[in-house]
Amino acid sequence: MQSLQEKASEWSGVDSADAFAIDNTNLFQKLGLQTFINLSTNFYNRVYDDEEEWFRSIFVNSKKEEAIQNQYEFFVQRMGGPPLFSQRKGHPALIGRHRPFPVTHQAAERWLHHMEKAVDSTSDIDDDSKIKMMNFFRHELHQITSLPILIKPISNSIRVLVIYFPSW
Ligand code: HEM
Repeated sequence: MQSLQEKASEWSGVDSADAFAIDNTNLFQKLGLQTFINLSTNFYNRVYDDEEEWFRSIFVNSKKEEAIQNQYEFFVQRMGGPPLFSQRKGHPALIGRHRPFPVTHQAAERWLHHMEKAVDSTSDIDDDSKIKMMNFFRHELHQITSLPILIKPISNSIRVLVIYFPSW
């Protein structure tokens, strides 16, 4: 049986070697804290101003400043910097933390679209770092979004069993 990581590689089109190329260079040391803050600020400015109401509404219960901090602290820690996110919030456990949200493939495309624009508009992110980051995001995204797809058929089958065999 395929691991979640292998599935993410298959669906995202990013193989694990490219997705984890972020581990071959210390992007935190290369780019610095302020670049990560700027990246997440650019990203969430776009998200909160998105003309697509369905996407904007996914973030309606989160304060923009907190969302920015949550995100850049995770990126910093994942890309070679101090474990800012875990010190404040514990294990990233991104799949579990995204469970309340509709992380559909459509949402994933929109997320990626804003992130690509945010990376492009953040000065100091060179082309090589951009490629590494985008591969990581794309792969991570499919890991987050693939779980409901794996679970849904199982939960649907259980529902069918319960409907047809209520006393079971
Ligand atoms: C379908 C795509 C995605 C959607 C719709 C989505 C949505 C959300 C929402 C609504 C939040 C809560 C905002 C907050 O209060 O911090 C969140 C948090 C977060 N997301 Fe995503 N996300 C997506 C993909 C990703 C990806 C690809 C990553 C990492 C590469 C990521 C990393 C995070 C992190 C680190 C947090 C903060 C979690 C916390 O502090 O509890 N997200 N996301």
